[in-house]
Amino acid sequence: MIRTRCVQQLSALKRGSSLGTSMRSQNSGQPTSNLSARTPKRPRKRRANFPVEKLMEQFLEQSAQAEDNFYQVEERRLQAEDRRREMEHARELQMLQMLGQMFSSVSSAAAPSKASPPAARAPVNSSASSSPSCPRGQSGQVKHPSPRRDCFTQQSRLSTSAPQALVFDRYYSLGSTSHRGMDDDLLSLVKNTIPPLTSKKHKGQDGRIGIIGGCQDYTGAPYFAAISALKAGADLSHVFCTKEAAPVIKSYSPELIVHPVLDSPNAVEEIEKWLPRLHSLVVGPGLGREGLLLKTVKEVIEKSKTRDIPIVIDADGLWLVTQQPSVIQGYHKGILTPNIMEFTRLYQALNREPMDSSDHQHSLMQLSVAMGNLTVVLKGEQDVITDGSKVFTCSLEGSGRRCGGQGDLLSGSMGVFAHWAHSASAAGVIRSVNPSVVAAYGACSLTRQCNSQAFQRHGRSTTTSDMIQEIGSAFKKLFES
Ligand SMILES: NC(=O)C1=CN([C@@H]2O[C@H](COP(=O)(O)OP(=O)(O)OC[C@H]3O[C@@H](n4cnc5c(N)ncnc54)[C@H](O)[C@@H]3O)[C@@H](O)[C@H]2O)[C@@H](O)CC1
Ligand SMILES: Nc1ncnc2c1ncn2[C@@H]1O[C@H](COP(=O)(O)OP(=O)(O)OP(=O)(O)O)[C@@H](O)[C@H]1O
Repeated sequence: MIRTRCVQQLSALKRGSSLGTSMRSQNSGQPTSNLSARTPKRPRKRRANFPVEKLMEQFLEQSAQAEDNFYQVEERRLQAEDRRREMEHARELQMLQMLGQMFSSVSSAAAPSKASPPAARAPVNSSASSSPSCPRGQSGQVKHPSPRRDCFTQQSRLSTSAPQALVFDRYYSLGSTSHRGMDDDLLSLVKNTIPPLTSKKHKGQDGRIGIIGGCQDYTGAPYFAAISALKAGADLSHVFCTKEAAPVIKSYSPELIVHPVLDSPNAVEEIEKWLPRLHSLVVGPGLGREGLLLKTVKEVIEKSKTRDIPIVIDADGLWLVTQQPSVIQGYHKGILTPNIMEFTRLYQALNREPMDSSDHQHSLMQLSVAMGNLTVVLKGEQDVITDGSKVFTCSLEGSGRRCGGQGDLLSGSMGVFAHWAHSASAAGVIRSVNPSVVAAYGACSLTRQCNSQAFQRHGRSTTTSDMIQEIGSAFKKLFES
């Protein structure tokens, strides 16, 4: 702005100097002696040394410098403001946990004759086996250094050392017989990770999600994933797609931020620029299998891992993993979401033997362990989730309707849940279960609930767009009632 103002001043000055010239020429009818008597002549030499243009140039340079300084100071101020707000948010979260604990202890003291709650914190697994192949942390995660030290991590250190910072035990009843025991436990954990809606937050704090996918053939899939992330509660949703796919995806929704960079010669740098601003990535919806795109995506995954960003890999992203498992192997914030076809390919690539199709849960555990205890979700009649040590199933009733794009709703919303779950875990809100598993369970429940609700309205003609329309009310029913 300053620069624009300077340019305006410069042209005004220039106009002024030419105006002076024209005035002089208008006055040229006056006797020359008269004119020179009123305006003392400057020595010619001095004028040649300091032409107006040179002075202006200096002036502009100084202004540009001042402008740069101003922006640097402003940026530092905004960063400090961001940090302050995030600290405030983390403090609020901790207060809420403490309040919750106080309420639960008051209510259990007030009603001793009621059916007793589970003796200890009920284990939320349906079956368990330890994984010898992988060093594990307290919450069952592979340990990785975290280069990012945000306020949540600081909060986590506080919480873990404070005696009162216990897991927030809440039990919710959905009033349905199909949700008991394990489902209730996991649902309550999912609820605990959902950030409260408060007026104190600024845009972006509840999630900035990046979707990597979208090419000439597939524009629907990245759109479904990105809009689902927004509707599940992310503040901002970015799509990184090819140049050709971008206008199409933009035209579906003005709410998405679309970057036509995936097939540009410097695609990795273009995407990398955005990584510091993203909370999680969903890789694969509508990506296609073109070699150059997959190479770019591989590099972006590598860069994201060094930033400790949760990464959900779906669809053609899984094709990449099948070719090069090491790209995500052992990354504790990675989640794979294969359908049965994708799962079979992955299993065979990793285990080099045919899969035992009579025992999917066992095969899934084997795959997860082979992938370094990565969280894997096998989608189907039941969604089966494992991190190689425990197996969970989500069998919330959906419907008999299968339409293309349901998996994109799942992966897009999982991107948001993954950000929330890992933030909550860092803040000490969830401890007993791997946050990736909690995120996976949240997204599976939401997808199935959307499918059920959309089917009640539209029956056989249900499409993914109809399911997306249901995200708001399904979310409320599952997690906010
Ligand atoms: N509107 C869109 O743009 C959509 C694009 N999609 C994208 O399409 C690309 C390819 O995905 P595909 O799933 O077709 O590729 P796959 O190679 O995984 O699937 C190939 C074949 O497997 C079949 N199949 C899928 N699920 C199965 C199951 N559970 N049991 C038996 N057979 C099964 C499919 O019908 C298909 O014929 C991905 O990038 C994906 O994201 C899909 O997400 C659907 C919607
Ligand atoms: N047989 C089923 N019964 C009930 N729900 C199912 C069934 N199959 C899939 N789903 C639901 O749909 C979700 C997506 O699974 P799906 O198999 O459609 O994925 P996908 O093939 O990858 O999808 P996409 O069409 O987006 O590529 C699952 O997580 C589950 O919630």
